[in-house]
Amino acid sequence: MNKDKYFILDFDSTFTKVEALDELGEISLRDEQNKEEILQQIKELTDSAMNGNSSFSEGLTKRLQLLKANRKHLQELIAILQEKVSDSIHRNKAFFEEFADQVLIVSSGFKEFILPIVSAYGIKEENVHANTFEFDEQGNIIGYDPDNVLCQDKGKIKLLDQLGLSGDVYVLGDGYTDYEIKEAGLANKFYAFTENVVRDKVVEKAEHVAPTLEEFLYQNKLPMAVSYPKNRIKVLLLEGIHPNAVELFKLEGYQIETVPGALNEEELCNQVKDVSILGIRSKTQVTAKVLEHANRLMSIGAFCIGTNQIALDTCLKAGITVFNAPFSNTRSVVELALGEIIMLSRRIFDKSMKMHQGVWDKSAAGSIEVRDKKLGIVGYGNIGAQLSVLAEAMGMQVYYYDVVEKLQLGNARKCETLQELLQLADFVTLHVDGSPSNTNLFGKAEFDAMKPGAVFLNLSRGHVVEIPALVEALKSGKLAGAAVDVFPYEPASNNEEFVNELRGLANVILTPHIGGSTTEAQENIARFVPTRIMQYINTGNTYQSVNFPNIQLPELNNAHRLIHIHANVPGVLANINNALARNEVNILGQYLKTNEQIGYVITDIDKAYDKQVVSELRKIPHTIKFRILY
Ligand SMILES: NC(=O)c1ccc[n+]([C@@H]2O[C@H](COP(=O)([O-])OP(=O)(O)OC[C@H]3O[C@@H](n4cnc5c(N)ncnc54)[C@H](O)[C@@H]3O)[C@@H](O)[C@H]2O)c1
Ligand SMILES: O=C(O)CC[C@@H](O)C(=O)O
Repeated sequence: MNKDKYFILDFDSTFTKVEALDELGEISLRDEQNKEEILQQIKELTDSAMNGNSSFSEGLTKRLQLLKANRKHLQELIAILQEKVSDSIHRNKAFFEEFADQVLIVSSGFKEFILPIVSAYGIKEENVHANTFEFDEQGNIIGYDPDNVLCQDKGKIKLLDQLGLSGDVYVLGDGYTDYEIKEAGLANKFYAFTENVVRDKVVEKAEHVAPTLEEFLYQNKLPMAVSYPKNRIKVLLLEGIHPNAVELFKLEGYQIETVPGALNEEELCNQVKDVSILGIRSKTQVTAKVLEHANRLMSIGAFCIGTNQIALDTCLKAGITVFNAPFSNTRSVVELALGEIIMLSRRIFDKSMKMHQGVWDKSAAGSIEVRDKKLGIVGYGNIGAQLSVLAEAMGMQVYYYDVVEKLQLGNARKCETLQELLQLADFVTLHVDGSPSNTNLFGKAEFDAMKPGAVFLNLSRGHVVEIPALVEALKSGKLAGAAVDVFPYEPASNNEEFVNELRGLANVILTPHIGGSTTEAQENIARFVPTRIMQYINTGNTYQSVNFPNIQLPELNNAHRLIHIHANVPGVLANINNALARNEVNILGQYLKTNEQIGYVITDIDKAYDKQVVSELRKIPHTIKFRILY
């Protein structure tokens, strides 16, 4: 490391999350009646000075007068500040210790509270430049040392001038006075630090913005506590994903962009560039072409159950993990299906429409109870099986058909063939997955095989049913009614018209793919999917991934984790281990899982190793992706 580099940090709202004088006011004005008013005045004075809108020295004098603080308040203030050190500063204590000779605190705050905080991070007393209080005999703070340049306007510039540092100077701070050091030609670079507060005027002027200390360290190739700055991870969330998901990603420190509707292929090709995490629901098609443009994509979150809209195989070959929410909205779909079964058997929608038009049609014609009727469930998975239990509770006889062997719940009876189910069911409801092999699973032959007057429901996927055949079965009177929630083509957003031959048919309930659209389901999904993705990013865990070999990894403990994704061809694991052996790297744990296409190897190693091994591991033939976590 070049000894002639100096790192100048501001204290208030940079080293700590807060402005210390605001905190001091909370303590010293505790018993004042108009405390809130005075604190507001202090805050306004601070903001005005930090934004470069008023004289710093005048503001400081006024703030101290308003504070009415005493020496005895300082201990309490220090205890508060110790808890409020900025998160990224706290994480990177080792940096301050290692570069103790080159880190300077330059602040217009006061040494009395700054020193105890920063010295705990190894920062040297002689490198702390700040004001000092003046006290009266009772210990009241009555002012500050007027000879200290830091209490004056342009004080930081004057101090830097006095210090005459010979070498490169980097300034990190949130305030205008920090920027002014660079403006005055006394620093090589100024980084606007925005982890705690974003001052637009400062950010506009800054050539560099550091949302965390790690961003500053990363840009300057300095050692840091994490393997990659989280603020560099871009998340693109489409289709109105629930705001709780946005919050979770924000808390993690990621950059987030949200789009209310779906994007078409071309739009997504443009938007996916530099995105690390893509969040979608059922409408966005993540095609092979989109993935070609996804230069940094690590993970896709399907904020729903279905993943048929994603080119899963291409994702796998590109080392992109895909996660979904397999259970979070299942209950909502089941409740909607149950409600529709009853509504259809009483022709409620037709009757309600007529009532809205002023027609009173009191009649029992075409209305039946569901009790004792036969419900045929096609696809006895998470949704089908739950529906089975609730439908039985309503007194229905449940039959199901599935392509794989499934546990029969309650008194449900298994059908050996789809034909068998179609011939006996009064209600047929589809809950199969949306794999391409299920395209047109239901067409003319299947509707012909159903009982006359039966009712049909599809809440699975649109392409599973041939709509013209369904229309024909309804128009001919073969079917008494239908409920359809999913369509071969669905509008990309709420602004597009829904065009479909099912429109206008009697006793047909049409819903805009809302089977899983309840508050509960969307909140569950918004927690489930981000949690899986963040675990993958932070630990390499692929548990519950849709396409990757599933590995549940232990927490990373005092080790570095090498994550290697490669094409599943012979010899890659041997090459990895040979590289580690050649470089005398001590392996603490190794986990491997493969599927037909890829191998996923995680190796935990001792923290001390020659970085040469990293470039060797990256170069191993058939490597798809490689990263290190710590
Ligand atoms: N309408 C909505 O808003 C909404 C919400 C959630 C899920 N879904 C869709 O509902 C469907 C079911 O979801 P799930 O969570 O129960 O899925 P799941 O994977 O748990 O169950 C699907 C079941 O269908 C079976 N299956 C597949 N093909 C079949 C076939 N040809 N014949 C018979 N059985 C077959 C599978 O073996 C499996 O048991 C999916 O298509 C999903 O995308 C829709
Ligand atoms: O919310 C969605 O867009 C899709 C809901 C549903 O079809 C699913 O697959 O979970």
